[in-house]
Amino acid sequence: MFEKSTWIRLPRNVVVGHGVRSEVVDVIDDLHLQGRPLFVTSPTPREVAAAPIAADFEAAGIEPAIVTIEEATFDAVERVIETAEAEEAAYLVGIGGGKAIDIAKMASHHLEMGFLSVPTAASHDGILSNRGSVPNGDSRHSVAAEPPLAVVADTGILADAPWELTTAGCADIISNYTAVMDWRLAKRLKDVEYSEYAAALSEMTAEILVDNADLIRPGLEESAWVVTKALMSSGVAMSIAGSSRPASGAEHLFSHQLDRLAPGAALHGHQVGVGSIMSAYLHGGDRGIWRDIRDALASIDAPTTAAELGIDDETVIEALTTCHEIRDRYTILGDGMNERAAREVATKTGVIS
Ligand SMILES: NC(=O)C1=CN([C@@H]2O[C@H](COP(=O)(O)OP(=O)(O)OC[C@H]3O[C@@H](n4cnc5c(N)ncnc54)[C@H](OP(=O)(O)O)[C@@H]3O)[C@@H](O)[C@H]2O)C=CC1
Ligand SMILES: O=C(CO)COP(=O)(O)O
Ligand SMILES: [Zn+2]
Repeated sequence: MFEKSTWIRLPRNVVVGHGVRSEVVDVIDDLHLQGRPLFVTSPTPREVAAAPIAADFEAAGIEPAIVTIEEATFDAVERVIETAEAEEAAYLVGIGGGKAIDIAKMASHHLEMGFLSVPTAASHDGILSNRGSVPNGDSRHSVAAEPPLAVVADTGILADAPWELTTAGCADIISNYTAVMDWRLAKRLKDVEYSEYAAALSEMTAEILVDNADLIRPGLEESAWVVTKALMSSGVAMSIAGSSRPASGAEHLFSHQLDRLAPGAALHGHQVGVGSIMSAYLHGGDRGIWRDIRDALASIDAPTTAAELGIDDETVIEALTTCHEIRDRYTILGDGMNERAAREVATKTGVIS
C-alpha cells in the first residue's frame, strides 16, 4: 500500500524588484491580514527600511509597533513574543538580515501568527525558508520554524547594503554544491530521507548563480536581483526537503563551529564558502571541484582563506576536527577528522598557509 505523504509550506506572495518596499501594504491587503503589525528589525535595517515602511503603513491608517533586536538570541525571541502580546499584534514583519528574519520566524512559530519577510541584505538563504536559526546552548544550526506568508525583497535596498553582505549570500548558495554531495552520500550510507527534486533545485540554483557571476558586481542593482532569486530558490529547496539538507552539509557544520570558536569574526555565508572549498576537496580529492568552488568564490570577492575570514589557522583546524559533533547530520566528515588530515586539507586547498 502507498503510504507516503508530504506537506510543503511556501509563501503565497513573493515580490522582488526595484522599489517594491512601498508594496508591503498592498501585500498585507492581498493576504487579507487585519489588525496591528509588529515590525521585528535590527538597528541598521530599522533606519534603511523599517522606518520608511512604517511611514507607508501610517499613511494607510495602520500604526505598526516596532521592536529592535541586537542579537539573535532566545532572549530576543522572548522579547518579541512579549511585545507582540503586549501590543496585541496580529502578525509580524521581519525586516533585516538573517538575524531579524530568523527572530521573527521563531517568534511567529511560537505565537502561531503569520509573518512577512522583508530582507535588507542578500546575505543568506533563510529569506524564504521554513528554517530558523538562533544559538541555543552549544548549537547554532537551524530548526523547523514558520515560513513567511510573503517575501518582499526590494532590490534597491539590497543593492545599497554593504557589498560583503551580497558576496556572503552568493557564497551561501555556492556551498549548495557540497551540501548536496553530503546529502547524496548520507542517502547512500545511512539511507537518510532524500528528495531528488530538492537536491536538483539546490544544485541548479548554484549553477545558475555561478553562470551569472559576471553580473554580480558592486553597485549593480541587477546583482541583488540575481542573488536574491538564488537565495529564494535555495529556500524553496529547503522547504521541499522539509530540512536544510539541500543547502547545509559539512561546510555549514564548519561554519557553525566557527561561530562558537570565533563569534562574530566573519559572516555566515563567507564561512560556509571557505568550508565548501575544503569539503569539495574531501569529496573529490585533487581532481574534484574544489578549485572551481574556490575560483567561483574569488570571482565574486568572497573570502577563500582563513586570513581573509579574519580567523587564525589553529581555529580552522579546531573547527574542522570537532564540527562533526555538533549535529546529528552525516557528512563527508564521517565520525570526525584527525588533526593531521585537517591540516592537510586546509593546507592543500590554501585555506591555511
Ligand atoms: N533560517 C535559515 O534558513 C538561515 C539562517 N541563517 C542565519 O542568518 C544569519 C546570517 O545572516 P546575516 O544577514 O549575515 O546576519 P545579520 O542579520 O546579523 O546581518 C549582518 C549585518 O548586516 C547588517 N545589515 C543588514 N541589512 C543591512 C543594510 N541594508 N545596510 C547595512 N547593513 C545591513 C546588520 O546590521 P545590524 O547589526 O544593525 O542589524 C548586521 O550587522 C546567521 O545567524 C545564520 O545562522 C543563514 C542561512 C539560512
Ligand atoms: O544556513 C543554512 C542553509 O544555508 C541553514 O542550515 P543549518 O540548518 O545548518 O543552519
Ligand atoms: Zn547557510
